[in-house]
Amino acid sequence: MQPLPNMRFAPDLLTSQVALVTGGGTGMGRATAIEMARCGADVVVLGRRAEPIEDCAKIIRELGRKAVAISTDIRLPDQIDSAMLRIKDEFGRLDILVNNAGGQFVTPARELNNKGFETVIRNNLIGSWQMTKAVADHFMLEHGGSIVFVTACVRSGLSGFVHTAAARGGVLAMMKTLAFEWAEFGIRLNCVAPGTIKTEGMDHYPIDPEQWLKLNRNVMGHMGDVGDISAAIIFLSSSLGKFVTGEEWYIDGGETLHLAHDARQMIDAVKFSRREPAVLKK
Ligand SMILES: CCCCCCCCCCC/C=C/C(=O)SCCNC(=O)CCNC(=O)[C@H](O)C(C)(C)COP(=O)(O)OP(=O)(O)OC[C@H]1O[C@@H](n2cnc3c(N)ncnc32)[C@H](O)[C@@H]1OP(=O)(O)O
Ligand SMILES: NC(=O)C1=CN([C@@H]2O[C@H](COP(=O)(O)OP(=O)(O)OC[C@H]3O[C@@H](n4cnc5c(N)ncnc54)[C@H](OP(=O)(O)O)[C@@H]3O)[C@@H](O)[C@H]2O)C=CC1
Repeated sequence: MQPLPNMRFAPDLLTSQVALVTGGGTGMGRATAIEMARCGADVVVLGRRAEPIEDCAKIIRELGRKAVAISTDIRLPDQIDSAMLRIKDEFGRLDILVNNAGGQFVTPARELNNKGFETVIRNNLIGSWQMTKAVADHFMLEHGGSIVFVTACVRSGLSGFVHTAAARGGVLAMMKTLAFEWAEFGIRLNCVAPGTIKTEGMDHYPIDPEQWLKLNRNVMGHMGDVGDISAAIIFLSSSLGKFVTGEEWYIDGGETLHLAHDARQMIDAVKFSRREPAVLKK
């Protein structure tokens, strides 16, 4: 489990709000669920495995907030419907949805079969759509709310992850479309795209830190932590972000600054050529 960051927001920022965090038992979802509770929200923690979501809900209850853990697969509409009914019973409303659940596997596109592609689209695009539509139908079209999608930095593709690049690009287009259509219902929608963040989910990827430093051109030279992402999600979900909708935020330590070009060698070359005459005079 990642250590939780220090409290950064006012303790009443989310008072009287009910939040649902998918994939809330681990990693960024867990950090967001707990931080939201520290800001006064009651929280629904959703995921497939019972143990991590129950653990997270227990921590939230110890903070004095109400929390329920609901074991649900976001790919299965019947399970989502049952989750909505349970939330209606327990809380009567839902103000915030964080579509954080997701995952994929690394593979070259040439070795990926159709079933593998579809698996990742279902988990990351269709699952997020199903959650979003259910929450809108059951709650937010009536009283408004905020929806944040946790995606990935795919604006220039993501080699080794063609399936998730397609899924997350689809989520972005879906989010922007809904931000337009649902503004009149008081629903704001935004995306947060993490760079490489230290979570237990990253254990699925065999990355040794030296190799990561070499291949990932994040200009800060280290991975992000779960608090970097939960802070952005909470800003967008709360009244602090009340004028922000249809946006995508890259929280990536500058990883994608290099997409234009990497000028570091050019700068070094300029410095070198300026120094050169002095060196030659010697
Ligand atoms: C070295 C430095 C480089 C830096 C790069 C760093 C990494 C960049 C990170 C990119 C950004 C994203 C990061 C994260 O998301 S981190 C954490 C998120 N958590 C995960 O990703 C979880 C890991 N993945 C999974 O749990 C599962 O893979 C998944 C949920 C995606 C699918 O599970 P599911 O149970 O639904 O599916 P199945 O296992 O039944 O498989 C169905 C079919 O899918 C294909 N498949 C599945 N796994 C693989 C695999 N490992 N390789 C190839 N194909 C796979 C396959 O077709 C399966 O069908 P069959 O079983 O019949 O073959
Ligand atoms: N860590 C990183 O560097 C990056 C992560 N991301 C994305 O951020 C999000 C959070 O990742 P992170 O915290 O790192 O990883 P985790 O693996 O810790 O979190 C993913 C969570 O999603 C849940 N989940 C997965 N599939 C489903 C499903 N079908 N239904 C319900 N819950 C599901 C998992 O729980 P369970 O298995 O119990 O269902 C798990 O709690 C993911 O979407 C990830 O792909 C994007 C870019 C970079």
